[in-house]
Amino acid sequence: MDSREEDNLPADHNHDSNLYRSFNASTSSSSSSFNSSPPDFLRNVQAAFKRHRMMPRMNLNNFQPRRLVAHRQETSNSSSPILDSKTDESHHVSAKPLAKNMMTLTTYNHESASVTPPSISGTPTEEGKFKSIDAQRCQPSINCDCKNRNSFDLPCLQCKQVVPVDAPKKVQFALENDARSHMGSLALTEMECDTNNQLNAPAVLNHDPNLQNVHNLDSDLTSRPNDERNFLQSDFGHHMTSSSNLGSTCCATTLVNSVHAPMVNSTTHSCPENKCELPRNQQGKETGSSSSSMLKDPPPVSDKSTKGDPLSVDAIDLKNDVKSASLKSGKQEKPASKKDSSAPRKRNYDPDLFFKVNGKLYQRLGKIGSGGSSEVHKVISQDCTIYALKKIKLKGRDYATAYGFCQEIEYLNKLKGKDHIIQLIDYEVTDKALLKEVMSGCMSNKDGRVKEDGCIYMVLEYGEIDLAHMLSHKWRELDTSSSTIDENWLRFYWQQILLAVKTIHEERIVHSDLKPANFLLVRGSLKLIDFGIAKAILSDTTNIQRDSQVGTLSYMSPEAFMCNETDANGNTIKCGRPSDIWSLGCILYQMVYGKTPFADYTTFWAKFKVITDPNHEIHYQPPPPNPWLLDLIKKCLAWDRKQRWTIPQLLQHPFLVPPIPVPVSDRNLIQLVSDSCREDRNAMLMCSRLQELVTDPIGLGSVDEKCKLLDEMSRLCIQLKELLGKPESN
Ligand SMILES: Nc1ncnc2c1ncn2[C@@H]1O[C@H](COP(=O)(O)OP(=O)(O)OP(=O)(O)O)[C@@H](O)[C@H]1O
Repeated sequence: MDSREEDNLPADHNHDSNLYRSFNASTSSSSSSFNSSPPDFLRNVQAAFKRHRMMPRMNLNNFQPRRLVAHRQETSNSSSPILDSKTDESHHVSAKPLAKNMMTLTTYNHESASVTPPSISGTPTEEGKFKSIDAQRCQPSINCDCKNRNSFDLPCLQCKQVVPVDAPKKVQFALENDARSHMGSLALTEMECDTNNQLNAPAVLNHDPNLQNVHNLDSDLTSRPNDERNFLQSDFGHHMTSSSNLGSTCCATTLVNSVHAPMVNSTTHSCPENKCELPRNQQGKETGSSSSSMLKDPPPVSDKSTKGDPLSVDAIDLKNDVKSASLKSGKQEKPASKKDSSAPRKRNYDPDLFFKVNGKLYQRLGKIGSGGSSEVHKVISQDCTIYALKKIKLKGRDYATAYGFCQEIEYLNKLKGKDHIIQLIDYEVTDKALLKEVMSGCMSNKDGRVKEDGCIYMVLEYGEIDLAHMLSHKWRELDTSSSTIDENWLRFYWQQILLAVKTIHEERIVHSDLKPANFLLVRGSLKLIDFGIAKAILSDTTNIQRDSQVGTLSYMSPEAFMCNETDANGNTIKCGRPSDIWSLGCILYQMVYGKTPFADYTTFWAKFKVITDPNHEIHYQPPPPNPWLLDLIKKCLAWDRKQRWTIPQLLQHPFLVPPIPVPVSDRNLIQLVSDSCREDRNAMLMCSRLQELVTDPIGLGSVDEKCKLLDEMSRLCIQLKELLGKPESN
């Protein structure tokens, strides 16, 4: 914007530093004579007043938002740590845009508000407009400069700031040739080090669904890298504050704006004459490969009307994008010539800042993690919802492999609407030829290679924390307090885990990679992720077909290790639902003991040896105080897969559904005697006979018969008395 307008800013001494930041920033992108140092700035302000530049008359009824251009970094709390994109990988993604981008602000001067909770104190209309933002993030102020603050996801327990976490690491390895032959078809496996050994950071958990928004916010704010905080603080903090101060007119214009970001600008859209010449809807034009029809049950595409919905994807205003960009470079905006319009379409967004999936833009907030083949980013959509965006790069892969990756989409589509499964919001396969192959349902071109920039994008529900981190936190707590595991905590999450796996097993899907890191906490519930190696059970079998062994070593079942080999009876060893149950047993063991059952066997071969040995005895030391818990783990970790319990059985196990104890007063003498001699089979038989005689005496016609029964009862009573008295006499 023209920097002269800046002169109109009210000279509020309380905001000197903010003013300075704004001016300083604005001068960097304009030809203003303002100098960058505070004394110079003050001199300039004084000079401006001397030149009798009047403050513009503010017509609040017809308030036109003005833009200040400020370095995004500078708009955040000045005490925030300076971003170092070189040293921190997770900052890297957004650091670049930060360095080169400016953001537009449509308020006088509210930098200070960017570090305080945005106040939504406006009219009901405003509140309505900001409902989604409000629900997502009523942000608390970040004032702490905890030295621990880093790029990672978990807040420091003391100050709730972010502290570094070593995410669960995976070691992916391929066996050497000789090892391969040794192992049959064992191909690529992944070993996950025990997370309890690796995780240092505590997590603040809030399982109260009522507080979930606050929790989201907490985790969102504290877990995001600095650049992301800057983005949100500057964008949302400012905008929401400004909107609450300036009224609904401004409210609509003060959303996620950055110079390189396509802007959501309702000023354009509210143009009564509808003179806006630039395209409203860019959806699908960029890649042109909407995959909505790719698989059954395509993801819903938002059908928001442009009118009156400044947040809608349709409301992207490229004009502002271009305009801001030209302002940044100090050049005058030129009208697009005919020649320009015939030029090949260029990307209308900054790929360093945004992902585009089916025409919808998602701004990167930071990298969450990466798997063997993918990277997952935390993103924010244009309706201000936080999602996880999984990007699988298909570059150089053959079609058969790429097809396999597409299957994850297929499973997630199948599991849409299921409570305990992470929800797929949208997806896109950019390689049209691959898409065509997938759509046709058969791989005619198995050897075909995916296009250079071929990618799969999946927009997923965002999970705040995974079970691995939760466990690590729990165990850290236990270690310091010397208390034992809380059984109710265990029951709650164990039941959720079972419900998630029940869902997929009912859909005839075997996950094959169940581990704590694949259960994410979403609004207080655990949800299952990562169907990368999941397999559907074909209709006429109970097992899945696999060419190679897959899974995460510490959680792999014996049959997963020996898949396709033959057992002692000459039968081919296959994997099915029981294989997942074994993995669940390992998870439960880890929940109880803080480590996986085979954690002490550190090398691959040691693990392989013990897990595939039917005579190997798993240690349960010390046995849990509740014998039902021990029984439950054993029911999952039975070496023979036929002995393992199924999910419906596990859901009814006495650990989860404890038998309701009958009050002593309601029980008769015989029952009490029977309770106290459970171990003695004879005693139990005598008790049940006695019970029979008392409750259902048969053939009591004559006195003789009555005497006979009484005799029998007395004999049984004497014998029982002797049995009961035995231990005492010993
Ligand atoms: N919906 C989500 N919300 C938050 N984080 C997620 C989400 N999906 C995945 N992640 C995180 O991203 C990382 C990698 O995800 P995912 O496991 O899906 O990828 P992958 O390539 O299949 O990984 P791997 O091969 O290691 O299992 C993990 O740290 C996971 O916790």
